[in-house]
Amino acid sequence: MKRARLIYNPTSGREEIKRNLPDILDILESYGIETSCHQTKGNGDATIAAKEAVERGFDIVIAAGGDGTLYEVINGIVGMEHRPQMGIIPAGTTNDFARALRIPRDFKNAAKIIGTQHSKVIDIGRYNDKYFINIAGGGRLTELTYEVPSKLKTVLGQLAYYLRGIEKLPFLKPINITLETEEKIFSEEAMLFLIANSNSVGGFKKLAPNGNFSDGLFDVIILKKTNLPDFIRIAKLALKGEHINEPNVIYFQTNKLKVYPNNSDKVLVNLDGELGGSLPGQFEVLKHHIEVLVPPNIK
Ligand SMILES: Nc1ncnc2c1ncn2[C@@H]1O[C@H](COP(=O)(O)OP(=O)(O)OP(=O)(O)O)[C@@H](O)[C@H]1O
Repeated sequence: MKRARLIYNPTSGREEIKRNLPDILDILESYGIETSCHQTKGNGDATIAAKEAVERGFDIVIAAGGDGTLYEVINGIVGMEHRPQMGIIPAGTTNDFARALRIPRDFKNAAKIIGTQHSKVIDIGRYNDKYFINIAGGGRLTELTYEVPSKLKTVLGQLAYYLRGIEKLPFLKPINITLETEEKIFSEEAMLFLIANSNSVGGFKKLAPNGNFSDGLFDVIILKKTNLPDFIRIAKLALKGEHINEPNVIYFQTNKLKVYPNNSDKVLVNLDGELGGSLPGQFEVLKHHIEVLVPPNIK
């Protein structure tokens, strides 16, 4: 039998994970996976729990929650010498990463996928001393994710982010930054920059059209300073993946880059929807770093 540690956030999404736990544990057991659980108590707890699970020699660590929980679990596993397999049960509001890996939202089907033991080795992004799995970014719009109260998120789901975004759009100021790789330098007044490890971000399924978790590369997108009508037009194009040829959009791939502000303004860095520090800093891909349990049709 394999041993798994299931770390779940009782407050994720619509707060449905807890009452589904007995079914999830039954399914895992039927595949020969003996599972114990840890309920997270608050911010950062999933990182501590994941680290403990690694030290206690579990074969699989399962993150049950949203992207925030996944982010915390990843930060507990990455950097450890022996890294267990990782399972995901999507229970959050957006679940970008789970969606990109086609892990179903249905808890029971997600548990079956863990049981099936088909895995994919994926890249992890590092920003200074922190790690992310899906996306990093900066710019005033990305800072809104810290402001949506959890109550509003529970009731309205993803719509809560959009509502807050639309409300703030007319007041968004650009940031003045430099992004530097070994080959190129971009110094721009930008609305935002995004550094993606996958292609599906915040409901934008084709935001990084060439995004791939295992290619050892980030997809970098910079949206230059724009006026409000252009901003809305480009956001609409981005929903269809048609934004990268826009003159106001810079798009390239790299495995390493430095990003720093050109003035004294503080620019916060968002890692998988969580606050991950501020600029300046260095982003780097850790190629093929974690083995994630995914549906059999994912290569
Ligand atoms: N017991 C708890 N009470 C309150 N907050 C918690 C608790 N356990 C974890 N958290 C915090 O809840 C935050 C959000 O969790 P998570 O991302 O799983 O759900 P979500 O916000 O609904 O989903 P998504 O990130 O996909 O939109 C995390 O930052 C985590 O630290």
